[in-house]
Amino acid sequence: MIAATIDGKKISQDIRTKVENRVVKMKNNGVIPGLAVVLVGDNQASKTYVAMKQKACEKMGIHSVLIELPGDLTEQQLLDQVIELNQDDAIHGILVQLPLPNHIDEVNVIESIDPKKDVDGFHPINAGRLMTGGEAFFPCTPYGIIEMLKNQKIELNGKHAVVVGRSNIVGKPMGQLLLKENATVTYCHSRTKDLAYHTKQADVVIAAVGVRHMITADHIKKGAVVIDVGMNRDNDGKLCGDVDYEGCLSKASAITPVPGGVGPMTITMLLANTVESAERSFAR
Ligand SMILES: Nc1nc(=O)c2c([nH]1)NC[C@@H]1CN(c3ccc(C(=O)N[C@@H](CCC(=O)O)C(=O)O)cc3)C=[N+]21
Repeated sequence: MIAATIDGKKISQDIRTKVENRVVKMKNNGVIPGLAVVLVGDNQASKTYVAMKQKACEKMGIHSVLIELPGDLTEQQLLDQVIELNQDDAIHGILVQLPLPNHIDEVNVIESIDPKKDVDGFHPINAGRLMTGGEAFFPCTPYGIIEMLKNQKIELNGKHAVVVGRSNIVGKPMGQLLLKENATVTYCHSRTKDLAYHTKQADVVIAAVGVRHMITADHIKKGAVVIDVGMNRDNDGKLCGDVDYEGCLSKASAITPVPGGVGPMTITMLLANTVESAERSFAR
């Protein structure tokens, strides 16, 4: 069997078309959805990602504002900037690009964002409501993966999903979203003993570790669905995931590539969350 490659770009495009229709509706109601991206310092990778987000916003008529701040600003200066955006009625979504410089406490910054504008879904109110229910934003990467699996009609109900990685941004919320879809969820991480023993039981493997080729064909069972969240660079600077894509291709039933898999979905869900936020503010 040769695995189906899940085309994240194509699925993103389908979803973006629907989101764009909602932008048009909003505009007819006199509201332009607005996203503010705060970029601190001059990390080149961050700059590239932020540029991609801005371009995606512009393409679908979302108002996007880039706030570039020097890497040596104080935490209080950053908090003041966020508070200003919290109060700005033209801004429905606030994204503070991570990572932040070491002298700034990320938790403090995330907690300063109005949960209603936290389109990253990183604020503890949103993280909590992912578990308990209530009006929330879900983190874009895991949310995008769920939408991708639904688009491909990949059943999660009663399936065993193994999440490799436990970050607040991907691994942890991924498990919660899979649980909401009635999957049986196992978390693995850097201290897990015999990773392959666990991943081989999985109907769906989500690799979110940040280590190139961590997941090989020997880690998966025949017919597994393999989702690669990795964004690593090989020795030639080429983008590659956490999964040995070529090796897994003849064993998996479906697999996401890097690039062109999960990455585009992340940006799509950021757009969707921003429009959702604008719709909610209009309804209030
Ligand atoms: N507050 C915050 N929110 C984020 O969502 C956030 C962040 N900080 N910090 C950095 C990470 C990284 N991230 C990516 C999103 C899309 C692609 C993406 O679209 N990648 C393309 C390829 C891009 C390329 O060619 O370099 C793909 O996989 O096809 C990558 C990375 C969002 N992040």
